[in-house]
Amino acid sequence: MKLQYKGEEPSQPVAQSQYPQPKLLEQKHTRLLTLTPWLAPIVSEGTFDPELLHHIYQPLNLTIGLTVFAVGKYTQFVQHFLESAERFFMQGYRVRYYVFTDDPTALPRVPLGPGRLLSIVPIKRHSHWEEISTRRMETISQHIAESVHREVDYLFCVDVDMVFRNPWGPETLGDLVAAIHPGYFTVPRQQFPYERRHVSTAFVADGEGDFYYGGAVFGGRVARVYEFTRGCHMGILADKANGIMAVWQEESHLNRRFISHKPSKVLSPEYLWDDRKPQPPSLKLIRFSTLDKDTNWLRS
Ligand SMILES: CC(=O)N[C@H]1[C@@H](OP(=O)(O)OP(=O)(O)OC[C@H]2O[C@@H](n3ccc(=O)[nH]c3=O)[C@H](O)[C@@H]2O)O[C@H](CO)[C@H](O)[C@@H]1O
Ligand SMILES: [Mn+2]
Repeated sequence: MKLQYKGEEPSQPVAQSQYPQPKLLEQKHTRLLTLTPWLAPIVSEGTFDPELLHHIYQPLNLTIGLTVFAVGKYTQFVQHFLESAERFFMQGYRVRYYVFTDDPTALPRVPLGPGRLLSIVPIKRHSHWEEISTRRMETISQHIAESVHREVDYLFCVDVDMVFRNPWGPETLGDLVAAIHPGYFTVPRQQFPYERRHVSTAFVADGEGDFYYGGAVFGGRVARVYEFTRGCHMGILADKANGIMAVWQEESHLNRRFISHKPSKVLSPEYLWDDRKPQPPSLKLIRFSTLDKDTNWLRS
């Protein structure tokens, strides 16, 4: 497979046009929208048949990659993360974990099931948490180009301060996959925390935007994830050259890019929840959730 970064030329014309915001919650406030206006499925419990999907995907012999970063104190999350992934993430499929860390000796040994592998990738430590988090786009794209594109078919990139609580299966596989942020799915897009300063390459105008996506979960076919992370990294570099850091760092760039490069599949907040929030009636189950953590201590 040849990996190519095609730059920004084929940018979709939708980026500038005006159209109504898609609302995840339908009229009755308990049912979720199942299709975006660009015809991408929105995945939530009840929209798919897990057994049927298993029969379709199992024979394809796919390998699914999962990247996480564990730098500094965040190595403490790896054990719980991996144990929960072993229970719930792509059960019955070949899985390859990539743990990027500045301290391989601090990582726990978690027993892995058959067909599941773990690669530890040593990386340099940056001093500020914004930098650690933002550098992920660059590191992921480089590592895909170096080796990951030969090792997996699909790749998901997620935060490490999270746990799987329910099955995450082949219903999530797609060319380019985004997850709706748990904090903003009932909010008008004018209130999305997009980067609003024109000087940033992550700038989003008031009338733009579909869903506010979380930076903690994205994925897709490995070649598409390469293009995506490269594109985000280019935006981040341009901002850096102008001395600006987007308001929500790489999440701002991710959101900017998903407006012009629409995801082919959208995951409901079941796939990106936050334990500090009560589970709303519109979500039948939580599959992957942020732990309540002491952010000040972690980032110090
Ligand atoms: C609700 C909220 O406020 N979300 C923002 C916050 O998410 P989070 O508060 O979830 O960010 P975070 O502290 O989990 O950092 C993101 C990820 O970077 C890695 N990491 C980070 C710091 C560190 O010292 N070591 C390390 O390994 C780790 O994999 C972690 O899961 O910050 C992100 C940083 O871009 C995004 O802006 C999110 O929108
Ligand atoms: Mn996080």
